[in-house]
Amino acid sequence: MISAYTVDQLRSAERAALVDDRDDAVMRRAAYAVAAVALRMLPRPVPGRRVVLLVGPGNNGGDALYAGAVLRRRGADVLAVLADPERAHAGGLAAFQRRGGKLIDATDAMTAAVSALTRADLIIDGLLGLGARPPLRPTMARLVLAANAAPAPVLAIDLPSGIDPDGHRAAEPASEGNGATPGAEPQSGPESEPVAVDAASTITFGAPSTGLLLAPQTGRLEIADLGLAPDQRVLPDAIALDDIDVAFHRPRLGRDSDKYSSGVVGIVAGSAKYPGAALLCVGAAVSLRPGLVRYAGPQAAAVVQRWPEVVASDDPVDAGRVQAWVAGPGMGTDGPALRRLNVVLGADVPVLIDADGLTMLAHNPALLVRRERRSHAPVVLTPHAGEFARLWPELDLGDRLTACRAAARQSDAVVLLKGDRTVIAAPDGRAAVNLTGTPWLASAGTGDVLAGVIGSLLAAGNTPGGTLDAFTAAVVGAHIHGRAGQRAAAAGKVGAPALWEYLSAAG
Ligand SMILES: NC(=O)C1=CN([C@@H]2O[C@H](COP(=O)(O)OP(=O)(O)OC[C@H]3O[C@@H](n4cnc5c(N)ncnc54)[C@H](OP(=O)(O)O)[C@@H]3O)[C@@H](O)[C@H]2O)[C@@H](O)CC1
Ligand SMILES: [K+]
Repeated sequence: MISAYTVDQLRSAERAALVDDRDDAVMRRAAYAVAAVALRMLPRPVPGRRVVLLVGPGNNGGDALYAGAVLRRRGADVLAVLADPERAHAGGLAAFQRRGGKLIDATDAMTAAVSALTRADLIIDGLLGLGARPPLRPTMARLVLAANAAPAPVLAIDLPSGIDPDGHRAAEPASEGNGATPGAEPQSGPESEPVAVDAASTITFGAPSTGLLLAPQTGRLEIADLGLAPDQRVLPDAIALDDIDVAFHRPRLGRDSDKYSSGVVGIVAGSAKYPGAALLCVGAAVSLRPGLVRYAGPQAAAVVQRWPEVVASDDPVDAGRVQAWVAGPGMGTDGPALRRLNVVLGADVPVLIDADGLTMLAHNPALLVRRERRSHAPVVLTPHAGEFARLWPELDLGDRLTACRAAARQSDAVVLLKGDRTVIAAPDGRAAVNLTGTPWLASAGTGDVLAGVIGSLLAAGNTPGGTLDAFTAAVVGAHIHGRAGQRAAAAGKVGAPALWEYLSAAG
């Protein structure tokens, strides 16, 4: 599990570790870790390869310069582009120059800096670290645009420069840019460039800041343990799971399990208008191999034809016992749909509401209030940004994690806000970021699949031996769904049904 912290939390842990940091010892260790990743990223042979360091005014620039000195020793041709020469880290600069590193002052040689970036084999971003307060000022913004436009991969130190370390504001995705030409004067004014380095990899020290998990610009995340992470008494601001955590949490069928010890999930999805949503959601639930899937809705015949093992009925009232309900995908918002939603919300088991179910909740906020009176079992809400805005119009989606946390608290539900980096928050303040997102999952029907996946996990968590709480089920489900999407993308598959085959193995 990756634990991410606020800048304040990281700074206080670092202060404790740095009391005795003479001769930049910690910074040199950080720089070795940076150089090790850089050496992995550089084409072979290393001697003569062109590395460009982007060097800012703080210790992040110091890390870059010391790393540059190590790379010089391995024979790389290293050029440091200084964004703020007067304030470049003195110790790092001396070490770099002793090894024969070359310097460019970006404030008066921008054209040379841009042309060096264009020819680089690897770019190392040491402009800003934990001290960053975006948006970037013009010189840095111009360098970042040039680095993003260059063919070489970028290795970001501590974080991609331009992102908000605490994750409260998003930088422009590189693909959208802002139409600016690399190296040209940014057009929207000196203090307003919401651009960020688009890193192939980011190496951070001890533990990442929350913004690093939230920013799609982070790329592959590497964590070098320099003894700087907050100790275990400090509650992380957010967490992210990796494949090993997910394998650990994933429910397994016991040898003598009956259906109720593996989890029975009920699905209310699909309608005459959207029959596919029923199949997508049920197919996903089945792929996770719960004890049993029950379907309750107007597509019962089609569902059973495709999955004879599913027990289907027309209405949740007649469905039989379940250990978790999913309601919403493609179910419509008419009278019968509202009645089915009401039945599900009345059940004393965990309930996941998605899609049309969320639309009905937005129109009838009293439904959730009534649920609280009827059951203490958890509710999971899985909106995309549009649905989120309809449910909580007062919350600012520019700060996704804070908004998601507030929504979870207000609604006393686990809220999963879909996106490139899906965020999940629990009413008790726990929060997570999913790192397995892929643009492949932006296609139609993938949300129906996610609902089925999490529904199965909720049911498994509500078995006598179940250990998954609703928050963890949502986090694990998002991870499994993302991995399946990545595998479907890698295999060149098209369409949400392709996810089924990868779900049983993913993550
Ligand atoms: N501490 C440790 O344990 C270790 C720390 N390590 C490293 O140190 C890094 C933290 O270093 P740091 O504190 O010097 O901050 P950092 O981000 O390099 O520079 C801040 C400067 O940037 C400037 N600036 C801010 N926003 C800006 C903007 N939008 N546009 C332009 N400029 C902007 C701001 O300038 P000002 O606003 O003051 O003019 C300020 O002076 C950390 O991330 C890690 O890499 C490692 O060595 C391992 C050990
Ligand atoms: K950086």
